[in-house]
Amino acid sequence: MEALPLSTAVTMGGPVVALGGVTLFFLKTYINDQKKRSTSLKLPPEVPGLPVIGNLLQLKEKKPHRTFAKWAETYGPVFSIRTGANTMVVLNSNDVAKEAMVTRYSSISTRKLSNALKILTSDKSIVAMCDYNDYYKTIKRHILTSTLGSNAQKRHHVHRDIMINNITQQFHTLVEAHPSEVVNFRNVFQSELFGLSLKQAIGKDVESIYVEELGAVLSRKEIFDILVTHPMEGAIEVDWRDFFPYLKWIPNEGFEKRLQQMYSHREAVMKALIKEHMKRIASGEEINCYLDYLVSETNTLSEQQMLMLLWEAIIESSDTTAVVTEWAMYELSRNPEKQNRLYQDIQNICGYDKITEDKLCQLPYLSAVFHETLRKHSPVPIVPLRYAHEDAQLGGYHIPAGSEIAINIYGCNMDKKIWDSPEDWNPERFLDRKSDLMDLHKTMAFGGGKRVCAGALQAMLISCMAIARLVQDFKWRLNDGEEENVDTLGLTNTKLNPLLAIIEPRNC
Ligand code: HEM
Repeated sequence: MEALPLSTAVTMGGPVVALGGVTLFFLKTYINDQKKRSTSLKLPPEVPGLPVIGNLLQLKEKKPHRTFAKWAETYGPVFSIRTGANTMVVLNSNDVAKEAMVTRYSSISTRKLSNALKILTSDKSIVAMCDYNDYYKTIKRHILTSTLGSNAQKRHHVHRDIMINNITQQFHTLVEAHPSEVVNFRNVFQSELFGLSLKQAIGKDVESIYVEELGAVLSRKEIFDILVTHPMEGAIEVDWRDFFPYLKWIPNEGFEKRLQQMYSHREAVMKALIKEHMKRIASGEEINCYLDYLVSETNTLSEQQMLMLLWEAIIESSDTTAVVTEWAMYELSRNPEKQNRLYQDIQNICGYDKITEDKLCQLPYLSAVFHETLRKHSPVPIVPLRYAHEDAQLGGYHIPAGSEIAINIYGCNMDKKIWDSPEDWNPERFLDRKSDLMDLHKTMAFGGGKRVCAGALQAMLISCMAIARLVQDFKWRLNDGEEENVDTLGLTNTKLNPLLAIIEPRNC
């Protein structure tokens, strides 16, 4: 094509440039108007605190989600607090949480990690703690394709079947050996869930492993502690420098030593596991698992990134699903009529056959038990903190750039405006709702928007299958004194004391 003569270009360019100029002028005026309107909005109400430390003393108890929900009754669903030098905006209702997770996500997609989480996540190198960027998009695709997406979950169903059979088998063995003695639910369930996490992540369960850096053979329990228990404890370690960033030059040796030790032990164990399985891969033995997928599908990840992604799959699979299932079994053991209703439903659909995953969608009461437990015992009570990297609006308030944002899922799930008697555990409340029975997002438990939980399907399949099989095989009741054991600990609302129950095999 011949080039346009300069004169023609100028004649044509004149109006275009003029039009562009006018458009730009209106755009600029519009943006300025929007900015003015947003800054003319009020700031969220502040919870009164003390000079310098702000509200820190009021948050001494390690369950801020409960304190926040209480404050919401006085200050409304959006309020701000001061944690030392930082301003934190706390969101406590479904509407405003959805606004933050969906509509305004682009202004608040950046994570604000505590010093402990920065160390444990190798500075945001796992999916759940990453900022929204190209690295995030790549690794999210990897975990969904290989492990957590619906096709991957279909491929992994054999691990779930084995896990559920092992669990029921172990309870049968326990009860046969010691009839009417209490069983510890967590001991059995957590160990089997860890086995499943390892199979999905690296291909096989492990009994023990030699860890060169530690110069020792570690038992399965020691591996579990290093990969799961200790990092979960470390994640809620408080470093006072989080609240006073201008003092970050002062060392906090005790904190740094504890976290560095957790980091290096985890790294040593993960390296040992990966090394063993790289030998397997080199020998030609392939297994459908995350490690084999990462080795064959990616050549852009560093060794350290791969290690972190595999560890992420292990820790996230091993914890929250156990938390929700243990609470569900606690509630069913405490409520014999509801347990009986669930048992009758399962009998009606399955007869004397053992439940299988394809029957789940025919069991609305089971789904209601799962969602009501997620609501009342929200395993992730507060979404890992984000911050507004630009001025934003939430709930009709102006949120200045730099504010930390805490989405209080527990507060949303206990909001009296939405849930009648939210303190009651009442699965029936989910039977009235005209929604898809298998809809995983009836509560805020799994978050929402682009960062919605990637493991929700896996959590639902494992938890619902375990609950159903355990109720199909046994009648559950709480051990004496167990009813009052409702205290929680840790990052994920774990029951403080493991569930102790008395189980009686049903005639089937
Ligand atoms: C009952 C069980 C579970 C609950 C209540 C839960 C809850 C959540 C919540 C609230 C988030 C959103 C965080 C945010 O918005 O920043 C999340 C994210 C995530 N969860 Fe879960 N989770 C559960 C089970 C699992 C399981 C079994 C896995 C398996 C590995 C998993 C993997 C993830 C990942 C990878 C993300 C990050 C998603 C992203 O940022 O795109 N979760 N989870």
